[in-house]
Amino acid sequence: MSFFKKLKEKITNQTTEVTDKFKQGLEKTRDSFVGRMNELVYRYRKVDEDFFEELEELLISADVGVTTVMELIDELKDEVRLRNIKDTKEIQPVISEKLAELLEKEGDDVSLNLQESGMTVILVVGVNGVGKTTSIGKLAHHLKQQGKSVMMAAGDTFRAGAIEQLEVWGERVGVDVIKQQAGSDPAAVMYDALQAAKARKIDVLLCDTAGRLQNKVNLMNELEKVKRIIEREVPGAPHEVLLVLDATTGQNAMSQAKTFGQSTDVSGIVLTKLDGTAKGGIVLAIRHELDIPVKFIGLGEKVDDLQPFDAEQFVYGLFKDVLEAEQEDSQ
Ligand SMILES: Nc1nc2c(ncn2[C@@H]2O[C@H](COP(=O)(O)OP(=O)(O)OP(=O)(O)O)[C@@H](O)[C@H]2O)c(=O)[nH]1
Repeated sequence: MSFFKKLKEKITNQTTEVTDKFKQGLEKTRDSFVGRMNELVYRYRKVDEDFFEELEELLISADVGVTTVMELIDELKDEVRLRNIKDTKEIQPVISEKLAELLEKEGDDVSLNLQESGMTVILVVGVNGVGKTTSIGKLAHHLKQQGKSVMMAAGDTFRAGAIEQLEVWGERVGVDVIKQQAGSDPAAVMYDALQAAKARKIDVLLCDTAGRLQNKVNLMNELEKVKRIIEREVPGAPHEVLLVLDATTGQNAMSQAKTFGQSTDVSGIVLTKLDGTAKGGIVLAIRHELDIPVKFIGLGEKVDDLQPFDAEQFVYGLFKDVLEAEQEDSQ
């Protein structure tokens, strides 16, 4: 049974607050992208080359990514031939189903690599302004809610105010922050934090890092140095290297992922500000074009607006109107 059919069966009893979070957080993308797709379907009536051309433009404008769009359009054309679809209304659920299948990468493990025994060290990287500090604070809150003891390391000693900003989050979520003064060597901060976390038998140490230095080479070298200290002090760590990307920066986020991915073997992506963009299609591009799973998405500025990525919740948040209409038709 297709992912889409399974999803339709599941949404009937999904009324959790998480579902509402995804629905509210994805409102801009739903209204724009899905709304424009519905308009296209009703304006064209017949499925022809012009329809596919406009659908292609619409998907690209939603930041789905050219490579992904080309593959998707080809698959849709095959499906139209296979099912002998003539009317655009018939193709609408097929489009949603294809997008859903893109999101649900078989075997994709989006859970955090938390250690059963001993400390888990999570390094958080990303350029400034993407929501890194905020995401670390939210992640600390999320882990505490799971009963984990958490500590944060103020590894961004470069940007003025970064240390204080992390301390504000530490107070907000009730988590200690290990820091030194601005301008200190981040490797020294990490060393202190690792010793303190080990001494207090902390479950998870979240390490903030600089989002900008004088240039990219220095930044990547500093991240490598920080990683070496972590690996030396906690064998097998860091257990996660989370790259924070800002969904509102669209394809720019893809190039950041490629840059960081080349030099810091990123294990997962935190995609922030999805509530602030109508171009939520970037999730499809990231999942389809990069080999890095999206592990969390930011759906707002509040402390519980960081949600573990869930393809079903995401699709439901995007296509709930189409799904519910389908649900009614089939009753
Ligand atoms: N709407 C919305 N705003 C967010 C989200 N995540 C972060 N922000 C906001 O984005 C702005 C930047 O967040 P920061 O955490 O300061 O960004 P940063 O990456 O830490 O920046 P540096 O500290 O300079 O590295 C803040 O105003 C956050 O409240 C989100 O998911 N949705």
